[in-house]
Amino acid sequence: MAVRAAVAGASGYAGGEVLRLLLAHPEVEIGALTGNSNAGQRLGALQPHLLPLADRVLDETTPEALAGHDVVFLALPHGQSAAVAEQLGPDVLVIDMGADFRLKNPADWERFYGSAHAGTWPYGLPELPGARAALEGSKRIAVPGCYPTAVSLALYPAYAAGLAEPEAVIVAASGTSGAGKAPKPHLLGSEVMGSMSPYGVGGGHRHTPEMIQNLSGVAAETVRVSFTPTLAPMPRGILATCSASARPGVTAESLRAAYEKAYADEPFVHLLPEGQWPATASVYGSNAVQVQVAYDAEVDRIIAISAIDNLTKGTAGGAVQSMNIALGLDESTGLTTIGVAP
Ligand SMILES: NC(=O)C1=CN([C@@H]2O[C@H](COP(=O)(O)OP(=O)(O)OC[C@H]3O[C@@H](n4cnc5c(N)ncnc54)[C@H](OP(=O)(O)O)[C@@H]3O)[C@@H](O)[C@H]2O)C=CC1
Ligand SMILES: CC(=O)N[C@@H](CCC(=O)OP(=O)(O)O)C(=O)O
Repeated sequence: MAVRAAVAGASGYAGGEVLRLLLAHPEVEIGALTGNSNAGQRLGALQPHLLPLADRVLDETTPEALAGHDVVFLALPHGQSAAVAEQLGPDVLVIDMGADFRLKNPADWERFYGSAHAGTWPYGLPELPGARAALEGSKRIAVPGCYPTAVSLALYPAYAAGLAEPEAVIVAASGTSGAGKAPKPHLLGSEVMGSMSPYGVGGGHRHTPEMIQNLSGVAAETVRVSFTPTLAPMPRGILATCSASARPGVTAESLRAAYEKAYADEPFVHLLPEGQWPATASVYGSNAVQVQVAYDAEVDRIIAISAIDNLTKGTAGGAVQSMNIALGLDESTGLTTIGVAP
């Protein structure tokens, strides 16, 4: 029997991307689609690339509209998911693509999001040690932020193998869809085109505690993180350039071996051949992650770089991958590692 899935926030970027993937998922039947200011609109007017759903009309995001589904995806702004989720029964698989249930430490949530912490759900980054076991059979999943996905997959093997000192420096470039669909002055075409610019500099970005949580979770101690995001003139993609001092005795060979071991059996993470570097264009529209690592002997540092599509592996693809695990389906069902080029 088909898995019946509803999407709340179907008019937004994350909601649109999860619908694109669910349309190609052989086990899923798409149920209710809800919006907020766009309730009552045809989906075809908002997401014209989702042709098979063009004539579906968005409902208001209410418990009644979302009732009667096996899975409900919440693609809502931060802070909006908890109130909706608590009205959905314990037997429904609720997958939150927002931040509400990602962090374990309430103080981190309060500091970076400025409201009361709603709780912590199993974390939808299956590649992290122990994550798959927590997702199997779960009825609640917190999908990671897009930057933490890219950064954690670039750096976790180095920390899990005890090769990196506990202070990581990260500079990551994101496409503009990471900021959502709602109009914002700094995202005007004339501001973004032909320019790259940093934001959230100096430890202010809300994804920093999520990165610390993930890296410290595999390391022998708390990892400190300096994170600088930048906005790149492209619609999709994240390129995360991460570095940390190498522990004494680390060599290029031992580093490579740690990454080969971590990613040998991962269906979506591709450790590139030596000398080849990740590129956002290679993972456009796919759930693949490209990773490369190098040892810079001049400064005794580990340099790890990853590329993802922020909307696919960084949000909706990670959500579908985690749904598959929770439901006992093959993890790769409905997902592709095939990109679009040029
Ligand atoms: N974009 C990305 O790369 C990523 C996004 N995410 C997360 O996904 C979630 C959605 O982001 P994104 O799609 O980019 O944002 P968008 O702004 O593109 O979409 C937001 C969606 O939420 C709906 N909405 C807005 N306000 C409310 C409300 N008060 N109650 C219910 N629904 C509301 C909007 O409906 P309407 O249009 O009808 O008003 C729209 O469908 C966020 O939590 C974000 O953090 C996670 C990882 C990456
Ligand atoms: C380019 C851009 O603005 N990106 C967003 C991150 C998007 C994302 O994945 O994060 P959440 O799921 O936590 O919203 C930002 O920096 O706020």
